[in-house]
Amino acid sequence: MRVQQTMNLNKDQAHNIASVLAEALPYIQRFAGKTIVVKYGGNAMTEDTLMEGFARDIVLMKLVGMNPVVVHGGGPQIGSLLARIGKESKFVEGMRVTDEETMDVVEMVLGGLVNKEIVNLIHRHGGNSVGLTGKDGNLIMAKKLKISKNTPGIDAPEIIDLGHVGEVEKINTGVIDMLIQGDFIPVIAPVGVGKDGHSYNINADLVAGKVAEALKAEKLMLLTNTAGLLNKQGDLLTGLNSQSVDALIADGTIYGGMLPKIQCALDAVNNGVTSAHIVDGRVEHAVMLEVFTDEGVGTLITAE
Ligand SMILES: Nc1ncnc2c1ncn2[C@@H]1O[C@H](COP(=O)(O)OP(=O)(O)O)[C@@H](O)[C@H]1O
Ligand SMILES: CC(=O)N[C@@H](CCC(=O)OP(=O)(O)O)C(=O)O
Repeated sequence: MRVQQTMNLNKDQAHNIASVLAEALPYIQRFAGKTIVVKYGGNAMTEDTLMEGFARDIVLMKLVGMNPVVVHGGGPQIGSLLARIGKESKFVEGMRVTDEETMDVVEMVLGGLVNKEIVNLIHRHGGNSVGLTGKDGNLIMAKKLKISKNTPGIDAPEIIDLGHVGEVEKINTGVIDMLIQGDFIPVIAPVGVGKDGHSYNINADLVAGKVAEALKAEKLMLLTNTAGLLNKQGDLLTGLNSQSVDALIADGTIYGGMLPKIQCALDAVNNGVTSAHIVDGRVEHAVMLEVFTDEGVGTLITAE
């Protein structure tokens, strides 16, 4: 026998906690058994508390019956290792120019350090996770990315050679399906493999979008380091589709790393994913707030 401690909450606090929990119920019911692809950007991995919160949110989603699939980035982490070996990072419209030496660093940092750190965190919070790069099970088949002046948002005179930068040719979902069936949370590093076995560095947003399409996911969530898509005055925009995005690219509101992000979100919703969300990864428990609450956070993108 033990004495029950009384809860040290006043009536209002108790009511607030109860209503937040009750608000989650319809979302748990709606998304049960559904796949939710979460892209975890390197800029949202900067603080330990944020990373812990992220891992807890993913574990909670799995526990209540959703199928979270994590695709991660690691741009800043690649940049700091490159700096340590005296190599400068160079980007063209949000894509890292990747020579052979840089490709080795990309593969080591993404597939080794960052991937295993996320897998480990999920385990520490009670989940079961397996980390993969696109080479495992030929998960991400890739080919060399060619960008030219005809690419939306690119103001280049000729075709630009980004080296070992790839684009997704095909996602082989077999290995992901197997992991989901085995109740594991897949954690995917955006390194693709060509038909000839060569490695390709692929922007993590683009991989997340293609993974979401291939899995016919319910939601694609892109965690980053801004409140969402902002206009030139810094206001948060939401409820976007192809037309509104085209105008924002043309007038320079969307540039740099936001270009691949918004492009892949649009592709995903135009190819069967119900909704895409650009979410502020600097907010603690951003994933949980987006999935389980009425307000959500960030920018919502849907098909027209
Ligand atoms: N319209 C916009 N709204 C918000 N951020 C934008 C916009 N256009 C460009 N950006 C830039 O895109 C960045 C996010 O992309 P990126 O740095 O690649 O993030 P991540 O590493 O999370 O993928 C923002 O930090 C901001 O500098
Ligand atoms: C081609 C290309 O740019 N690849 C990215 C892959 C990592 C990534 O996308 O990381 P974030 O999501 O943290 O930006 C890079 O080398 O930085």
